[in-house]
Amino acid sequence: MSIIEVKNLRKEYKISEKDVGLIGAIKNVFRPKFRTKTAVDDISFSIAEGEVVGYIGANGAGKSTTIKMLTGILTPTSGEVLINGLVPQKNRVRNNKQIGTVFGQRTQLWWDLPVIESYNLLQNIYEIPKDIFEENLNRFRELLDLDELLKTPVRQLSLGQKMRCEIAAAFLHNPRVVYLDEPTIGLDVMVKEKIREFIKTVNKERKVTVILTTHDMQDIEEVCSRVMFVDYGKVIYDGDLESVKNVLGKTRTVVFKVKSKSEDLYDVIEKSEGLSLLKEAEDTLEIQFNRETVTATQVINIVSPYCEVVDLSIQEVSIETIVKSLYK
Ligand SMILES: Nc1ncnc2c1ncn2[C@@H]1O[C@H](COP(=O)(O)OP(=O)(O)OP(=O)(O)O)[C@@H](O)[C@H]1O
Repeated sequence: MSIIEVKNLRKEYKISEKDVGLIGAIKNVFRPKFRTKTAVDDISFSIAEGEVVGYIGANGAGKSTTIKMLTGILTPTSGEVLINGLVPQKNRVRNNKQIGTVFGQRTQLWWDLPVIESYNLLQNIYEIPKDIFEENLNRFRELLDLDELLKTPVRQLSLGQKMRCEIAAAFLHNPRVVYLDEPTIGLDVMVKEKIREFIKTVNKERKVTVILTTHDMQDIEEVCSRVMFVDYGKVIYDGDLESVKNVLGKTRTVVFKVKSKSEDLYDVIEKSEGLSLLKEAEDTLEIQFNRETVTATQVINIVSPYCEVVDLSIQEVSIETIVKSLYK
């Protein structure tokens, strides 16, 4: 059964364009100019109960705008959204009780209060029965290692500690759907792993539907059963991870910090099978390689005779690369 239904969803922003200078300022007052930006462009999809969907795209692709319309924060320009049978914008109170949200940069906890007091307030706001509240709190304390944090005021928590508390808060009232907008941004590997495990466990135990936006490919690989790629406000891929994994698994990038480069370098890269120059600046080179054809060590051996390497790192494939490959 589908819990989220989205039909022909569209959001246009009206952006004011200002002229500069004194005359410009006067013109702006008497004849304001606007242009329209289509952030979400006729998107339709449905999501079944219990799915964990990665909603992926480059910066500015329209992810947050979509999520904000699904939660009811933003009103669509046109189109329909139904969350468990409710139109979020028309049934705000009822809808808020059936959803949970984490927006990476914002907090739903009270800044000056100890975490546990925020949770107690949420219990009252969401009218969570005592037994369910206690059961959830105990389970989340265990899964997210919250014991040490509950008595600490939110403002004294580190980013990773705060995010663990935020995630728990979003699931406390047993929501049917949870929206997680960049929940792992800026966190270290250990905390990311804890959050991924939490999402997987809670999804399995409670059949809660999760929509996750992230730039972290490992979040997607480890947590999502389905991925939707958006680009310029349109869904360009909606399906399982397999065809995306094809690109994910095959491609890596070696980023070289260099002091100098020889002109012959470009010729060498072009002639080497499985290598391509992804980006270049004065002191960096990003070489993408196909792991089925060459190894990272071979790439380093091919490139280093032609430049003075100061430092290097190996990176996972970027969202932009996957989007390009999906278009192909
Ligand atoms: N309030 C706004 N007014 C005008 N334009 C906006 C507004 N919010 C977003 N936009 C524009 O709409 C487009 C989509 O933005 P959105 O924030 O949904 O993208 P995103 O995929 O979430 O990006 P990111 O990964 O950087 O958060 C962008 O071009 C952005 O500049």
